[in-house]
Amino acid sequence: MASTPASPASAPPVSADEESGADKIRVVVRVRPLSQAEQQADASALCLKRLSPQSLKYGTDEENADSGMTFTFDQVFWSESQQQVCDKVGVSVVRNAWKGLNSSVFAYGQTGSGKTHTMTGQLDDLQGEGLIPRISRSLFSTDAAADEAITSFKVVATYYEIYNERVIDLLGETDAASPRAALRVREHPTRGPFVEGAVMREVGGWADLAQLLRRGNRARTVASTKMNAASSRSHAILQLSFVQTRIYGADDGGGEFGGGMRAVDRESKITLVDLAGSERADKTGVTGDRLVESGNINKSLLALGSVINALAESVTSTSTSSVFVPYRNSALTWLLRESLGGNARSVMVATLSPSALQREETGSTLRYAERAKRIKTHATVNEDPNVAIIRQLRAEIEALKAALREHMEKSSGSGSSSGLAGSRCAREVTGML
Ligand SMILES: Nc1ncnc2c1ncn2[C@@H]1O[C@H](COP(=O)(O)OP(=O)(O)OP(=O)(O)O)[C@@H](O)[C@H]1O
Repeated sequence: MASTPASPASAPPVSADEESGADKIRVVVRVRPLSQAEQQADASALCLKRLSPQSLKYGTDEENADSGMTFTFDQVFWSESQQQVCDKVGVSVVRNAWKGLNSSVFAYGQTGSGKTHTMTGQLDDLQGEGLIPRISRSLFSTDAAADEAITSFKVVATYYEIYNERVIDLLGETDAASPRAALRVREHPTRGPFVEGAVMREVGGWADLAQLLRRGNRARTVASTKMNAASSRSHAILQLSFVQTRIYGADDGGGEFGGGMRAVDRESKITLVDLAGSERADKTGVTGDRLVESGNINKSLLALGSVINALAESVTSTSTSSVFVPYRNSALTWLLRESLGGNARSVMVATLSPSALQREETGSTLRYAERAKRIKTHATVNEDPNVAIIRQLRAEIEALKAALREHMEKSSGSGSSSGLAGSRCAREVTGML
């Protein structure tokens, strides 16, 4: 069932033709407060210092955070609230969705650095809500009525995890007796990689989606390690397919479609990713199954790193032969192909601990994020191409009409007979248009 636009939040943008084009991945970093364990170990020893809202210093010296390297990003969050992070990261995702552009946000960082806090946060506490709840609420409460071309929209959710390189549906029915079956990743000729057989649920509002997320999160593989009492052992990918039906044309038989109205779907995908954290087994103290998970987490993050390196290299490469991007080396990179280097506008949130105890891991996340800054994507409005052409022609007609009107006004102002003839002619032409 399609949702009718709900109470207003902000008006959706109307024109989207000019929105397609090349974009760099936006990279922001979020530094969490020291954990209790880090404070107990040594409250004063930090490896990071914020220099400005866009830059920070990573101290290579054990004692001195003022020495070391400066990193610059689109945004450095230090003590900002969930709301402030959403204002800078989530609002553009909703705006892009209305424009028919795909968007992705993915959180990357070592275990315990704040990825789940940033992406999901607390589902039962308004202030503590992370990006997923805030983006979803905003999507449903945008004042679509402000754009009279939009008649309805619907949201369809899929939610799955990649655990030990297997893709598991988090919305599928679970049966305690049998393990959850792994799904296959397939390639759609126009839409790109997708998870075959994943449950797709249409949601009518945030309450519906929250219920699905709670269920999915209960099914997600989480375990306690020395580094994080509730450590995500899998990569979780929530995908919201947002379809707006727009009406073009006029009901008086005129309009840009040469008679009658036409309903057109504009679809955008919002991909929200909470990656599992990179970790060192000696620090997390994991053994047995957890150690196998740890190996797989690190392997897929390594594959992600290789993709990021290749994409960054392809931007700066002067060679005529194109750089090979190893998307297919892991399920994670294959599924994130569009978000990483394809049809999407993407934001990477690199989460960091400021503690000197995590110096090495924090440095490695910063280097990862630094490379990601170079990646380019190409977002295009996902709409029937004929509609785009018609809209372009319509804009040209509007420009011609305006030029004729201006000419008519000038001619009638001058009072000349040729001007009157000209304005009569212009009126006729305008009528024809
Ligand atoms: N910005 C923050 N402000 C306050 N607390 C935070 C912040 N970021 C993280 N935390 C707290 O730190 C702990 C670890 O965070 P979280 O579980 O989000 O880490 P993670 O990166 O998802 O870890 P893992 O990879 O092991 O799943 C949690 O108790 C969380 O509430």
